[in-house]
Amino acid sequence: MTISNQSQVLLSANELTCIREERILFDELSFNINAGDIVQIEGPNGAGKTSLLRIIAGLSRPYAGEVEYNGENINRCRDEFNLDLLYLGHLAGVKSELTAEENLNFNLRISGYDDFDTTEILEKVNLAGFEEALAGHLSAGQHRRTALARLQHSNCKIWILDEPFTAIDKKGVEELEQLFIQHAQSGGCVVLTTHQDMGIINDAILRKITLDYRFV
Ligand SMILES: Nc1ncnc2c1ncn2[C@@H]1O[C@H](COP(=O)(O)OP(=O)(O)OP(=O)(O)O)[C@@H](O)[C@H]1O
Repeated sequence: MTISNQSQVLLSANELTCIREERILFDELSFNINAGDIVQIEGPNGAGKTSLLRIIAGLSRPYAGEVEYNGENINRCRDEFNLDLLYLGHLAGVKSELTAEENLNFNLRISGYDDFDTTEILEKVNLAGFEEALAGHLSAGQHRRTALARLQHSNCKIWILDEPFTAIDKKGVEELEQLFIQHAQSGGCVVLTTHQDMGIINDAILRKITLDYRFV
């Protein structure tokens, strides 16, 4: 099965180079992300996966090269790009001193949504009964689910997710994989890193971009 629609390029990485300290993490790296793509950035610890995700999300600048959204440099269409981007990093914007519900409410509102049902969304991510629990008192997996709940109510086409499966149980991983497939099938794209094997998103569906650094 392939769900990639090659006709619509959403994101283009053009000859990206990233240097950290004395190391070239990647050099003149180019690829397109199309509507319908699920792309895994893979490589060993320290290879530059997070660095690449942050660059294509416009959160840090490459040493050289550029990222385009719908054919335009992301720095020249930042407002439009940010409206279409959902980025979840390692820390994932969950505040320990807020409850699960308050976190979700806050994160959806700052993303511009005002019509949603937090109880229903939290139930979907298996947090029913934990709405009023402080995020700082949740388990690692429940904390991560609080962050990932945002994916249940998103109009953004581009999902960039750094290690979304961390601390998530097997059933939760499968549910997330289904959600990613649904998102891709409806014209979005998912770019993610994970050190974990996926069960449902198999090689026929997944595109991989492999990073392997070398010293300058
Ligand atoms: N802002 C920074 N300044 C200096 N070095 C950095 C910076 N960000 C990342 N690095 C270095 O760049 C390298 C790549 O880091 P990155 O987090 O991108 O790797 P990764 O492939 O995501 O690793 P992991 O699998 O462990 O999460 C690391 O050696 C890291 O120390």
